[in-house]
Amino acid sequence: MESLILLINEIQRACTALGDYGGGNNALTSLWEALPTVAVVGGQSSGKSSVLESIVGRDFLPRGSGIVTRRPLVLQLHKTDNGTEEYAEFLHLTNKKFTNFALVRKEIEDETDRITGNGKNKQISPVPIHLSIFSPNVVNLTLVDLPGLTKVAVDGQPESIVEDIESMVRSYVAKPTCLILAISPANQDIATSDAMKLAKEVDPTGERTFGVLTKLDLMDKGTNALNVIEGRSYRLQYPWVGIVNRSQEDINKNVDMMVARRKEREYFETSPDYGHLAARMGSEFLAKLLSKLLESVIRSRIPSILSSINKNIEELERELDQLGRPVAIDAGAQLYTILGMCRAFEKIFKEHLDGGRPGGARIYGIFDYNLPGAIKQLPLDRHLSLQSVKRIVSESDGYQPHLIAPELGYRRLIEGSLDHFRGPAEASVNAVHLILKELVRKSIAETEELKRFPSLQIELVAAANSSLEKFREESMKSVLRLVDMESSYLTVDFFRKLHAESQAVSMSSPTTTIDQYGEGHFRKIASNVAAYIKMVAKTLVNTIPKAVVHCQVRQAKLSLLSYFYAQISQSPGKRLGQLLDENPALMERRMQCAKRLELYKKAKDEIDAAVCVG
Ligand SMILES: Nc1nc2c(ncn2[C@@H]2O[C@H](COP(=O)(O)OP(=O)(O)OP(=O)(O)O)[C@@H](O)[C@H]2O)c(=O)[nH]1
Repeated sequence: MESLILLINEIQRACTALGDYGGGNNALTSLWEALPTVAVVGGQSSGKSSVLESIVGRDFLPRGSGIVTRRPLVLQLHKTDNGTEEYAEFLHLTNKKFTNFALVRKEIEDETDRITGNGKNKQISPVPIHLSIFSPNVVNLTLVDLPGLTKVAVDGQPESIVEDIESMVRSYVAKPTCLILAISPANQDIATSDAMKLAKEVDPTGERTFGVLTKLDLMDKGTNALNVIEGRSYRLQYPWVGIVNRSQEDINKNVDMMVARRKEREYFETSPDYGHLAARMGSEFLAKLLSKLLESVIRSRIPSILSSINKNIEELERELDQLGRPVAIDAGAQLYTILGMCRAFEKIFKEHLDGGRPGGARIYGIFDYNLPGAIKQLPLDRHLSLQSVKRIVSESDGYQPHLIAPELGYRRLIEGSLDHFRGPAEASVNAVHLILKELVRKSIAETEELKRFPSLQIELVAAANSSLEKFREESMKSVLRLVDMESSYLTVDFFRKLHAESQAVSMSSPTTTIDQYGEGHFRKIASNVAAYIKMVAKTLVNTIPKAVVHCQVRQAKLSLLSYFYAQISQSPGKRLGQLLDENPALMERRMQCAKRLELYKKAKDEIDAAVCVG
């Protein structure tokens, strides 16, 4: 049975080492919360420290005015064989044995100040100090000493300290696994006891509250506390325990704790008021009672502790799976990890283009709708207006008007018209570039594996965008070249056919004479050029998309990350590590989950083993 208290002690220590000390201090579920404890609660000067020291049989707690206890003190008592030396150990100072208890007091004070500050503005902190005492004079028991409940802040402490203390104490006593050791002084009206007030709130049926009445010796002559001790004033499931601690005078005179224990025993044995209750009064009885009860509470709680542990193990394993396993340290494995993620990203990117995911259709929209629409809206009518045609043709003729057909005029009119096609060609390239960039961004966001690595995400976006930029330049050159090619060499057949047709017309109606320099002549030129441009437009509407797809879309599918791959395979390990530099919050979370998981697994094994033995 005893091993159960020691086991819970072990788990408690492990919890604190991992930052799990309840009170919602951590987003992770708390094992600490599930562990049964005994919390010592009382108003200031109620005699809390004295009771604890009496239970331990040693002088070791800090004394002074104001709020002395400012961090919870988890006091784990381990009974050792008679004749062995007493010593104390702190969790924060492992491997240091304290045999001088005055130094224990000093260390509690120093360790308290380490976290709460030692200036005027002393704060409180929920981070517990763990102290283990090994002694033949103790029973196996774990108690948590908490700051004394107070009504007013003193010594320049912030006003909020009153509430802070209460909420810290409440966070301990509110949990159903906590036994409440409620200390009240007998020389005050029990109705005004801070400890009982809080205990009543969190444990209204009194099933886990131990009423302890101190300072029985300080009651006015002729009065006694039998009404309380016999449960008439305040009914609890467990009988009240009366205590007589050392008085201030005894403390000043350094009265030995063992002597004080003996004097307390004598007090009850010889007391006319409490003599009949002597067997269940005093600090030694209290310690034994608590030890027995704590053991039985722990035993009854084991199934629920185990089920809470199992539930938490499952939750933590699930979360760790989601967070992903830690990154490898050696460069080869890191490179492998990076390449794996790149491939996952490229796969998603291709799916966007090829139709597995949305996005690719928008590119077809550019070719099918935007490009023909833009070409249709080109201001060719203006360029080929009668006035403009006349002007361009006569400018091309120079001082010698053309004789049969304005060859140069035609060329200039065609070149000028084709020049307008550069705009829609460029716009198609740019629009597809933007869609590709957007798809890169989307694909990065959709690559689950990359979520953990913000630096790698940034690098991949930059590498992909710089490739896309190069593809855009190539594509731009190609589409403009297509337009230029149409200007460089005109389709001879088109004009020969036109000429042949007009000859046929004039032969069939010889009366029709075309006025060589009249308006009809220029209208004819305009309509010939317009017809030619219409034919070329039909070609370009088909060839521009071919160039764009060839230079941008196809290249993006083939070699979006080629340059990145070449670079990364030559990168030193340090750079790979930087790329796999995870989000720090995520790393921290994973570390916490992993540690917590380890704690739970160990606790489970130990409890299983203890239950088997028990
Ligand atoms: N005569 C007598 N004095 C007691 C008894 N219990 C405590 N005292 C005295 O009451 C004073 C306060 O006792 P502490 O044990 O320091 O009380 P505390 O609740 O720990 O006080 P804080 O830590 O200041 O909140 C000390 O001077 C003790 O000597 C008792 O049963 N009888």
